Amino acid sequence: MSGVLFFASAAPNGLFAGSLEVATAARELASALGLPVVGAIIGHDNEQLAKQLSDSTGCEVLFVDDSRLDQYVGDKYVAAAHAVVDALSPNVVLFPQTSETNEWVPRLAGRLDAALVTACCSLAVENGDIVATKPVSGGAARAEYQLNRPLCMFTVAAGCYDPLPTANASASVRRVELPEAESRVTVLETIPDPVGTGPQLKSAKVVISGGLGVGTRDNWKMIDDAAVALGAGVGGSRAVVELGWIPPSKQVGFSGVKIRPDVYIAVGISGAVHHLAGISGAKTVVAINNDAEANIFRAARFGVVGDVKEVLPAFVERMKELRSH
Ligand SMILES: Cc1cc2nc3c(=O)[nH]c(=O)nc-3n(C[C@H](O)[C@H](O)[C@H](O)COP(=O)(O)OP(=O)(O)OC[C@H]3O[C@@H](n4cnc5c(N)ncnc54)[C@H](O)[C@@H]3O)c2cc1C
Repeated sequence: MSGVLFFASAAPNGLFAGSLEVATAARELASALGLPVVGAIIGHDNEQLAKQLSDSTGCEVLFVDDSRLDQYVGDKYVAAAHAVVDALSPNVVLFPQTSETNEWVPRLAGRLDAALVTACCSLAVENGDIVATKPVSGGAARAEYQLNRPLCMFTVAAGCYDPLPTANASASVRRVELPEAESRVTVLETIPDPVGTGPQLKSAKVVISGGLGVGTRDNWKMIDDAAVALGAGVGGSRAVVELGWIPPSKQVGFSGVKIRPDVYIAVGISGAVHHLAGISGAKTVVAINNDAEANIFRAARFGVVGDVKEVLPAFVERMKELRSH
């Protein structure tokens, strides 16, 4: 095959949301290049997921299903993806950008002598060449890359493409065997993400995020309580992640998660360019900050200048009242 291959990822309850965003990027690229598009997924007990991916995208899907892939280990994912690429011989391969693909995709690219651009926010075709765009210099500038190898790979940052609309046109799924995969890594223990009860940050329609302006770790309860009252996902700035108030998986921004909720409520967040890079796709931004000059107000449609401790509880009460009518 000469074509575009995209890899999907699994999440605890099905497909990782970014999988269908990458499918959109792959479909657009394949159509601009006049090439076919095929999907792939790696894991264990994932034949149903492969079928789901095929039903959603209408693409043929290759899957590697092996008990040795039950727990994530980079070496084994490299071996599995290598087997899929060998089975197809694509000229372009796309992956969702996740903490796992950040680890194993560069190793796969090295092994296959492929050119790779990570964390792309758009892929276009100009005069027959693929041009990948990504933020650089902490999000202050955008760089364009044109690759010069027969095999080109890209990881696609979350939130940059809309998920591919469901095709309802199932194609075939095909199993690829995992070859012998030596690994120097043994998983001793898996520690689940400690903050995981509310809506997931990436898929929540409403997200409330706190920054240093929340004041103390104890005050963070205000954010959690507001999230429960509003049915919102919880996020935060890098500053509060560094203080250990929330886990790194909840960091919103350039080096954290990029999200596209309907409503993003930024509480005590200054609106640094690195933070705003994570919410450029949010439909409506609401900001609470005691500094009227804070940069977050430039990105906000609604803003309240005031102390978090006074404004947030009143805001939540009012939201509850409005919702009860
Ligand atoms: C390469 C790089 C990558 C980065 N990636 C990220 C990223 O992914 N995500 C991210 O968030 N940051 C990132 N940063 C850090 C970023 O530049 C900022 O330092 C960070 O976002 C600031 O966090 P903050 O808004 O919580 O804190 P601050 O900038 O300190 O802002 C706190 C805000 O709270 C307000 N405030 C204070 N007290 C109150 C009160 N009582 N009531 C109401 N408001 C109050 C203040 O007016 C201020 O605006 C990155 C930096 C670099 C260099």
